[in-house]
Order: sequence, then structure tokens, then C-alpha cells
Amino acid sequence: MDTSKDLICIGFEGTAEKTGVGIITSKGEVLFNKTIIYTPPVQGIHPREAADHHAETFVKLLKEALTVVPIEKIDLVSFSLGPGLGPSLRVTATTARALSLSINKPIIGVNHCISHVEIGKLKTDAVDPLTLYVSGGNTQVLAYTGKKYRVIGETLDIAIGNCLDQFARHCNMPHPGGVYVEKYAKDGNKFMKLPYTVKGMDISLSGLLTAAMKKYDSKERIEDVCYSLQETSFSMLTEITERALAHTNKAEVMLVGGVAANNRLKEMLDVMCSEQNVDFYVPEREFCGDNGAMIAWLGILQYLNGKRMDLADTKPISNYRSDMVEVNWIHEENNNSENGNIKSRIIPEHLIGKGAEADISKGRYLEFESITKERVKKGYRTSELDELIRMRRTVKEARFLAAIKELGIYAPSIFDIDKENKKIAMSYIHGKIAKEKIEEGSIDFCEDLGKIIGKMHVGGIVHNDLTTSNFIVSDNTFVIDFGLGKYSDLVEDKAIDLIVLKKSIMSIHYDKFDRVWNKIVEGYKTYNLAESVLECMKEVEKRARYL
Ligand SMILES: C[C@@H](O)[C@H](NC(=O)OP(=O)(O)OC[C@H]1O[C@@H](n2cnc3c(N)ncnc32)[C@H](O)[C@@H]1O)C(=O)O
Ligand SMILES: Nc1ncnc2c1ncn2[C@@H]1O[C@H](COP(=O)(O)OP(=O)(O)OP(=O)(O)O)[C@@H](O)[C@H]1O
Ligand SMILES: [Fe+2]
Repeated sequence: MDTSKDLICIGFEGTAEKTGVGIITSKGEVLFNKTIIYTPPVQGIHPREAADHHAETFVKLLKEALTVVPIEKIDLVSFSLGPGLGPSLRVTATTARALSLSINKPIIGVNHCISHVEIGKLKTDAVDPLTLYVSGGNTQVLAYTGKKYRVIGETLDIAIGNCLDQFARHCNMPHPGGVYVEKYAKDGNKFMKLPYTVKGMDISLSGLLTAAMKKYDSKERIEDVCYSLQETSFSMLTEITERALAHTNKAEVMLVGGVAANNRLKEMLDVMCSEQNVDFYVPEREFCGDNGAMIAWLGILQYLNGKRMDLADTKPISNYRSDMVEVNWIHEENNNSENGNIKSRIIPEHLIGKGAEADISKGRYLEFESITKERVKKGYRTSELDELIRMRRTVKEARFLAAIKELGIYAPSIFDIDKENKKIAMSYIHGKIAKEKIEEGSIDFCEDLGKIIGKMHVGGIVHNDLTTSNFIVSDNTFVIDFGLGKYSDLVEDKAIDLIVLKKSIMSIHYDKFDRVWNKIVEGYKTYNLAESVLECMKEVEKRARYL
């Protein structure tokens, strides 16, 4: 094929309950893009029925598409290879293969999640965004670093779209429920406290879903339940996006996926981005939810950069993770992130750090060097929730920093707590954060991190925000940032504590992951509870879709 001319690609999307066909040129011009949704029964999507639906609707959509672009103009066939439901994926692959064979044009199977990101970049001015991808099947924070898209944060159980849809079904609203929850929420005004679960850069939504259903069952106004459900879940999403931003220092945030249609979620992210001084992008609605054009576009990007597939390579991958994709289309010179960090988040000069939660400034307390950590108001959260979270975390942090020292673990000393302003003054620790040490090539000291975590777990404390930014290494290794900490003797809580750390190392120190992680485990094994926690970790990882 002559790749110097404008290519035309047809894309087939059919990972779950929607079928989409799109046609796009290599200049990014969308010639056709149409989606048909299969409405699932009350019990939820039935995989085989969804597949039957796809078999029927792909033919319809293809016929219509070919009235807009004649078949002989098509140069390339692309389809969603995964992730998704097996039967739906198989029908999609079969349709694409049949077309490719009959017109004798190349075929490419692409990753559905990365297609959402790439169509978003095409349709907005975003160049190298941190992406919050929220849909019925997925909830992920994605960033391109080290030549791959990495999952920086995600849901530990159900996707946000699924959470809204299940809630809606429980309350007899039509599918897709997200739309109706948004409508009701507009008229809600009473904020009800519901489970708010953030662990590191991950969230959990299943407890929130159950609690919201119970509120509905207890005859609370549907408007108020929808309002509280949205406020709580979207604050969690915005918070992990902000946390990922503080970690990656990207200068742009993009929102994609079906739930990106929600105005309240857009508003929250927009406010967070202006508070963090970064640009915010959302593609127009047509390109947020599942669509064929996004599949066609990623097909073009990969094809033009040399990717070729045989029919034998086109077997669907139902657990095709975003970080499994070989990215051949992003070229360092055009990309912010690999360009000496030309464009990255700006931290105000008076602060030594601006974490996701708090502003950190240096000062003196009596004759001591000190750090003031101020949990600033977050404009994106409703004031009741904001006050609740900031107060709870400030108090917790002070309490745990003290408790941790009792266990013989090094931690900053608390000088003062100002609950009114959510400020804590603590001793300044001279040293480097573990993240920097690792990036400089030190690995051996990571054994200490494992030992500290082991000691903490033996003492019944779970940190819930373990990252390499939360250890300061000087003569001794100090642990900080206990706002998400809790007392727990559950093996599973300890396992998740380690999973959160493991995942953050995977996404941040990807090239040193094995060495760093092995050292941490080595240290952790000093403690006699280690085996059962590490065993439980494996189980949780198997059960979740995320590792
Ligand atoms: C694997 C793939 O098939 C799956 N696709 C998917 O979930 O379809 P998508 O079009 O991206 O998103 C649909 C979700 O988007 C939600 N949604 C649509 N409009 C909404 C709104 N205004 N507010 C909240 N949620 C909304 C729906 O309730 C539904 O859960 C995915 O991307 O995970
Ligand atoms: N006591 C201290 N001594 C020296 N530096 C500190 C101290 N406390 C915090 N810092 C610095 O400030 C950074 C952010 O602190 P902390 O993690 O407590 O805030 P945060 O807002 O929760 O941040 P993040 O969201 O990145 O975890 C640390 O990574 C560290 O570099
Ligand atoms: Fe999707």
C-alpha cells in the first residue's frame, strides 16, 4: 500500500454492549461514526445476547457506512482486540476478518482503552495528558511514561459506569443509568455521608454502591441519594486524578469514556485542574463513549508506524491491559513528557511541595526546623464532604505519626495541630525521598521500606498510601503521610497496602521494578506475618482484574 497518500481506515468497536462502526482518514477526518446500543435486561448484560446483537447490528452499520464511503476506498480494517467480553470480542474480530479478507486489505486489532485516549488527543489540543478514563467497564488513570501507557490508578473492584448503572437498575431507572442518576442529582440538596474509599491512587466503589442502594431502600429522596452518590464517587475520581498528577507532574488532564458525558464530573475536574495550574480537556460527547472512529484512528496510528498483523494475531484478548500495548506511534520529539519535561505542572514558589492533598511549606517552630502541612480546601468537593475529609485526615495523620513512633519506626515529630485550619506542624527531616534515591540508582536500601511496613503491620497499622514519595531516607528511613491510615488486623487490608505500593512502583519505577520490589519483600519477610500477607496478595491480585 502507498502510505504517502491519505489512508482510509474502517474501525469496528464491540467490546461490550455497544456496536460501533467508524471511518476515519489518516488526516484525522471522521467520515462516518455510528453506534448502536444493546439494552441489557434487568439482571445486566448477557454476554451471548450481546454477541447476537453485535452480529446483527454490525451488518446494518457496515451497510450504512459503505453508502457514505465506497468499499474500494477503504485501505485498512481495524477492530477492538480487547479488553472486553469474550463473545462480543469474537463477533467483532470475525466481522473485521471477513471484511479484510474479502476486500484484501490489511487488518489491525487494537486496544480499546488506548483508543479512547488517542481519539481524545486527536479531538482536543491535549498532547501528553494524564487521562481519567471512566466507563461502564473501566475506571483508570493513564499516563504515557517510559514508552508505554501506564495505569497509574484504577478501581480495585467495579467501574464507575457500572456502579451508576447498577444503582440505577436497583431503583428501576432505564439503561444506561448514569444519565438518569445525573438528572436526579441536579435536584438533590441533602448530602448524605457514604463510604469514601481511596487507597493510594486507587479507589473502591462496591461499598459505596451497597450503601447508596440501602439509602434508597430506606426511603431517602432519590434526588438526594443520586446527589450524594455522585458527589462521593466523583470526588474520589477527582482525588485520584489529582494524586496521579502530583506523581507524574503532567501538565494536562483529559477526561474520556462514557461517564465523561457527566457535567458534574467535568466541572469537578475543571476546578481541580485550575487549582493545580494544569490544562483540562474533554473531547466532544461523540468521541467520549465507545465509538468505531476511535478504533479506526488507533489502527491508522499503528499501521503508519509499521505495525502489521497476520490473521493469526487477531485472536481477541479479553484482559488486554493498557500497559501491554507496544506504543509505536508516539515520537519523543513531539511529546511533552520525554522532552526534558518542558511542559509540566508548576509548583508555587513559596511551597517546597504541593502534594495532591496538602501544601507543604518549610519554616521554624521554636528552635527547630519545621514543615507545615496544610490540607487546603478543595473547590471541587461539596463543602460538607470537604470539611469531613480534611478534618478526618488531619486528625488521623497526627494520631498515626505518634502511634508509629511507639512501634519503633522513625517518623516526624508533631509540634502542633491546628484543626480549624487543618494544619499540622512537624519536624523537618533532612534527606531524600525514596523515589529520588531509587531514580539515582540506589536499590539496596529498599529492604528498609519492607522492614518498616512489616513492623507497622505487626503493630496493626495499615498506611493505605504507600508510595516511594512517602519515605524519607537520611541516616534512618522515615515514613510520612498517614492521612489514609487505619488500624486493622485483617490480612487482606495489609495485602492491599502492599498492592498499592507495588502498583505505584510498577508505574513510577517501571525499569527497576523487579529489583526494587524484591528488596522490599525481602525486608518485609523479616516479620512472621509476611507469608500469609504475601499469599493473600496473590489471591487479591488474581481476583481483581488489575494485575
Ligand atoms: C469495554 C467497553 O466496552 C466499555 N464501554 C463502555 O462502558 O461504554 P462507554 O460508552 O464508554 O460508557 C458507558 C457508560 O457511561 C455512562 N454514562 C453515560 N452518560 C452518562 C452521564 N451523563 N453521567 C454518568 N454516566 C454516564 C453509562 O451509564 C455507562 O455506564 C469500556 O470502555 O469500559
Ligand atoms: N517532615 C518532613 N520533612 C521533610 N520533608 C517532608 C516532610 N513532610 C513532607 N515532606 C515533603 O513533602 C512531600 C509531600 O508530603 P506529604 O506526602 O505528607 O503530602 P501529600 O500532600 O499527602 O503528598 P502526596 O499526595 O504526594 O502523597 C514529601 O514527599 C516530602 O518531600
Ligand atoms: Fe469504552
